[in-house]
Amino acid sequence: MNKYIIDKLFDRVEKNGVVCVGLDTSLDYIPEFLKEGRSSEDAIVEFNKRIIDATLDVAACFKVQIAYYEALGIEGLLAYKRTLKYLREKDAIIIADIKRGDIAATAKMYAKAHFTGDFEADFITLSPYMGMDSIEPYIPYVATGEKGIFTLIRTSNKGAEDIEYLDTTEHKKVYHVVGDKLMELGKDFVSSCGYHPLGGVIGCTHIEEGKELRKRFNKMFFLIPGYGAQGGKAEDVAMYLNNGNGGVVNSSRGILLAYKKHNNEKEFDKCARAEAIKMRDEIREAVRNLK
Ligand SMILES: O=C(O)c1cc(=O)[nH]c(=O)n1[C@@H]1O[C@H](COP(=O)(O)O)[C@@H](O)[C@H]1O
Repeated sequence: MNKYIIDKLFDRVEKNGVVCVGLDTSLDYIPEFLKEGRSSEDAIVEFNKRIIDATLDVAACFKVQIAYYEALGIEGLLAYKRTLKYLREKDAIIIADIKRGDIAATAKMYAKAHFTGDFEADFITLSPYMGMDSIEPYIPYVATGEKGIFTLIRTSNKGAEDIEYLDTTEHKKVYHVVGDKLMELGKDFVSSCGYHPLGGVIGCTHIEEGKELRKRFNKMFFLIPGYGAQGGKAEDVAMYLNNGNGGVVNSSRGILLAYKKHNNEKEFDKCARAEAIKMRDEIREAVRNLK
């Protein structure tokens, strides 16, 4: 059986738990003392490095949301590049949250931009709404075994209902159609761990469908956002997992801003670690209670 990057993520979840630390690093999340005497680029990199060091052994992976970096122009993109480089040096698994969704030659360029070079990541997020030919240009990278994707299926936001929830003529919702097509595309890449590297983004904020989705997309690895700041709880998340694996659960603001709850900006990194451990353990407990 082939080995794909998804095995590495699966093993990391077995070892460290399901937490995906979201590096959605906004300048105003960074404590003042860290910004003093540093450029914005250096302050972001320093903040991220300290969060990474504090959570590396309790996180399955890190999701870097490119919008926060792009918003600062070249300086932000340099911070993005340096953050990815640091993660790579630490052998951390990187999900670049870029949500691209163009076709053909353009998609090939996005694939090159985010699977090689300065912005190289292990996984990227994709939007499927231009159709499967907006996903296919990434497949040659997936086939090497080294790269994977997470495609938006049923997202965590309220507006998910506007399009993803529409019924199709087959009496399936749009997100079922997207998920089924990805399962079809993924069947050639099922890896030793039982999942394929064509993952799906499934928010944990519409819990009534948790069990059904887990069963229907049984070989799909989930990226599960919506925990914490958006209201998702451990007992909700547990339903989207298979015995505590088969997915990673993202929390960005919940972890990065944990220090605000404790009024302890000097130890923002320790607070982030404590929050990640609490999240990991609460999800483990919820998985046990589900059995
Ligand atoms: O693709 C995503 O990661 C994503 C999909 C989704 O359905 N909902 C969602 O919140 N996200 C991302 O997950 C992160 C959530 O951040 P927090 O709400 O601060 O934990 C952000 O980077 C969002 O862009």
